[in-house]
Amino acid sequence: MLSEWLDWTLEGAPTSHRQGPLPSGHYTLLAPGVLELTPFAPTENAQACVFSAAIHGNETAPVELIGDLLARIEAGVLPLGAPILVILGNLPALRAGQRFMTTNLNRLFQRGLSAAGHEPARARELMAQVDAFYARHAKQTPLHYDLHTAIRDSCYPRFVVEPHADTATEPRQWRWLAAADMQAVLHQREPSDTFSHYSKHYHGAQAFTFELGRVAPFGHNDLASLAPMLELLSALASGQAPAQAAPEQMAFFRVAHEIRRQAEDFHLCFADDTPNFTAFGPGTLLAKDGQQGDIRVLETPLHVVFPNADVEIGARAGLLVTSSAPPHNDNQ
Ligand SMILES: O=C(O)CCC(=O)N[C@@H](CCC(=O)O)C(=O)O
Ligand SMILES: [Zn+2]
Repeated sequence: MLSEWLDWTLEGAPTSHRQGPLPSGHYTLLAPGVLELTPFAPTENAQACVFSAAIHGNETAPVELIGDLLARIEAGVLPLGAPILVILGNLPALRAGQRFMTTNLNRLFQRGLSAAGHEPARARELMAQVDAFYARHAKQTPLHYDLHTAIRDSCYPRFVVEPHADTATEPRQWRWLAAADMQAVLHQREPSDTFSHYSKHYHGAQAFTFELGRVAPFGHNDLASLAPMLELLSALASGQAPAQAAPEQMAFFRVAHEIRRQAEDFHLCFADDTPNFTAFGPGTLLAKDGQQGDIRVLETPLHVVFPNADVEIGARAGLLVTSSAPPHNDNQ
């Protein structure tokens, strides 16, 4: 049944099975693309876990990864020990195999959002689902892993974005991420309206945006490289302590500047296939914008992440980031 849920969701088929049993709990279909898994009994270490994918519809590897996780739980190979909210974000875009239909869903997660249209309506629905899930499981620590893949290659193919919010990231998260074979961490210094920021800002969740390789169609993803990530999701789903590794094996970066597109006449001045985290030296011309003029690297070298000239006017067209020290290691 759970393994079919992904196919039904992709096909848009109505389902009469709104609730059903699992070997170690039960599932509830809360809305299209929103599934809750409830264990018979949460373990002592269980966290209230939100695992989201397809916030961008062409990012299929995370959907396949979640499919593997659900299959393990359904087969009884993995005992469920924590409440899990599984979300497939942008269903029409997932069916169409494109990033979004009208506007980027991952820029809309703000309370009081009043815009009309498919993506704003879905953002409101997903925020309400997350609010209700964390309220139902207030005894458990909130956690949200929002799973993506990147548009281009990367010097670090698997990395996380740590959203900016008052809640501090628990030191153990770095050890879990290192064991899950994440290769880099990018620390945001400004609030954003992404889904992971929403859970961190409004719910104090331990939250990250994961970039798990490069965008590819279903069946063309390198899931072998995501096996350690599947182990992390599995440990959290079973309410057990995840594997740990030294955070120092990851590269740490922080955002220094954002490139914003401010004019129709905007283009990036480096090759389209430039990988994420490529470094550019002082003085390098990065972009030309009809309003802002030339955008150059100033005095210190910067690495470019998520460059994308094809964004709406006013939107982020890239991040300029600098290397930073790993967080202090302690044993929390
Ligand atoms: O590869 C790209 O240019 C975009 C990949 C992607 O969708 N990234 C997320 C990051 C969200 C964040 O900054 O936390 C996004 O742009 O929404
Ligand atoms: Zn994405």
